[in-house]
Amino acid sequence: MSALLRTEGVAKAFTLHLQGGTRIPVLGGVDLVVNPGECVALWGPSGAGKSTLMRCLYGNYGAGAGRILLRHRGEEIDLVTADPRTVIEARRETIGYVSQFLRVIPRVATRDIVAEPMIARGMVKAEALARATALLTRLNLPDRLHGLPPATFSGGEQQRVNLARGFAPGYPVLLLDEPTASLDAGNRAVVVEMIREAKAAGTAIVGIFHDAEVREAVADRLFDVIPHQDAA
Ligand SMILES: Nc1ncnc2c1ncn2[C@@H]1O[C@H](COP(=O)(O)OP(=O)(O)OP(=O)(O)O)[C@@H](O)[C@H]1O
Repeated sequence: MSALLRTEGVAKAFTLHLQGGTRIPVLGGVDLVVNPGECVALWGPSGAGKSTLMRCLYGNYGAGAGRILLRHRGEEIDLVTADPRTVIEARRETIGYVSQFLRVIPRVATRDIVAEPMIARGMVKAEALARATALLTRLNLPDRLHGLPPATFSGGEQQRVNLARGFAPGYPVLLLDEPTASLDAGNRAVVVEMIREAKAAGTAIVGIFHDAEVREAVADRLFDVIPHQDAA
């Protein structure tokens, strides 16, 4: 089976320029492999570097060393060295990221926020809006909110908008950063179901799940994120 996402020797350190250039090594020697249909849960104590690794996997943080290999358009690209245009294209077509908090786009209605990545991938607008509405409804977001911008929504409502936007396009690779952190039990169960369906459809998933019940329900294995002193 060929991996959809894998890393080789990924390392990451932060340099605090405002603190006299203090260097904080976080990750070192990270070798992660994620196959189609598999959900890997990042594991490790608070501060180990789980969120940092997620951000490296999406290309938000540049890795200091190593390779992040994503299967995109039938071949592996290295997100560490890929040019920005290729990274943008990979994010449009291949890899999705559901962060904990919605980055609110002012004045744009919720259903348009959810439909936007599907339209960017070529789906006709009416179909994308219909799918957006169906997903928001499945996630129990009341109809009356679908036409409003989510700036004033509660934390749990915003998280569900984020989840709908991330799951809607059906990316082959999905990164989930605490996808149920702000949700009640009913909505957690919906998200567990959505993750299972995505896996059954062949999606490779990497997640941070602090909720043990959710983690046990969806993760095929744990990947230890170990704080590393030799991080680049
Ligand atoms: N932008 C940054 N600049 C400097 N240091 C950072 C930055 N982001 C994270 N760190 C440091 O990197 C380390 C790892 O943080 P990270 O958020 O990745 O941990 P985590 O395993 O996700 O923790 P938690 O489970 O508490 O969310 C921490 O010591 C943190 O202070």
